[in-house]
Amino acid sequence: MKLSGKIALVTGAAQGIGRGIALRLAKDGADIALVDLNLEKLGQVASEIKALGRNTSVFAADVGDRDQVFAAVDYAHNQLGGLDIMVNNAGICQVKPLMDVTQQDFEHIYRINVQGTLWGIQAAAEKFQALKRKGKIINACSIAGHEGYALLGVYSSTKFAVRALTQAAAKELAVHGITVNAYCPGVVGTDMWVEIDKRMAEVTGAPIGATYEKFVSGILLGRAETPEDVAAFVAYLASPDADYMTGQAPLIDGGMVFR
Ligand SMILES: NC(=O)C1=CN([C@@H]2O[C@H](COP(=O)(O)OP(=O)(O)OC[C@H]3O[C@@H](n4cnc5c(N)ncnc54)[C@H](O)[C@@H]3O)[C@@H](O)[C@H]2O)C=CC1
Ligand SMILES: CC(=O)C(C)=O
Repeated sequence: MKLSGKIALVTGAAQGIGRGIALRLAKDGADIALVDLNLEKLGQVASEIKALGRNTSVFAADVGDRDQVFAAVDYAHNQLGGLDIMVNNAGICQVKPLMDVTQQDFEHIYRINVQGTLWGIQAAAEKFQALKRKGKIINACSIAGHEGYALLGVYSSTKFAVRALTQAAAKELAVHGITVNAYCPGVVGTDMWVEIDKRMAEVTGAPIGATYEKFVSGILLGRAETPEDVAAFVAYLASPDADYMTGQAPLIDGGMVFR
């Protein structure tokens, strides 16, 4: 198995894409530290990972809080015996016309999506250096990190920021043998998209389901993405096959955005 002997931490692992990534990395042989705000759901994912025969730990943390992210990384190290892979997956979305965005809206989403990614990069890089390991950092970006979407403008800007952090961190950390990449999914059928569709309906007056259908109709491969589709690509980024790749944020979107 490609990740045998490796230890991975996944944030936002209680559901959706994060859960899919945690299970896939465990299937590929890694032990998994699970981090999320939702401790109850993390416990369920931990049971699924144990059933795969892998070690796991759970830690409740808010990724927007720097101290909590550093504590989560220390906990993973203490419980599982090291750290090799950090997946900064936790994130939130926001559907609002730009003209209506408040300072509170802006600060809330930047705190989680941008600061949360930066604290994850810092905490993981510090741990990798302390352990003298050539670790891999993998960040959640989006098609919205390559194209600004109407009514998702501030969310899109956070994902452009994640792409910039990914490139800059790759340049600063290469000297330590640490790689930093991101994954850019398209429309993944998780709770996040249920909420996006509902909010789009409220804002535009479109029927429930119409926004989701419109986005999915623009996918060349003709279907929405699954967490497993995303996880397969993250498993590649986490594996030795991606040792010569850094600073990249490839689209894994079924053919939606072309750059
Ligand atoms: N669903 C989609 O279509 C796409 C999602 N993404 C990105 O993928 C990532 C995961 O998205 P989904 O699984 O769809 O979302 P989701 O909403 O289904 O799950 C997000 C998870 O993150 C956790 N979380 C939220 N805020 C947190 C915080 N402050 N600290 C710790 N955990 C927190 C939640 O409790 C939840 O378990 C996000 O970064 C999102 O922006 C990117 C492109 C498309
Ligand atoms: C949630 C997300 O990133 C999009 C654009 O679907």
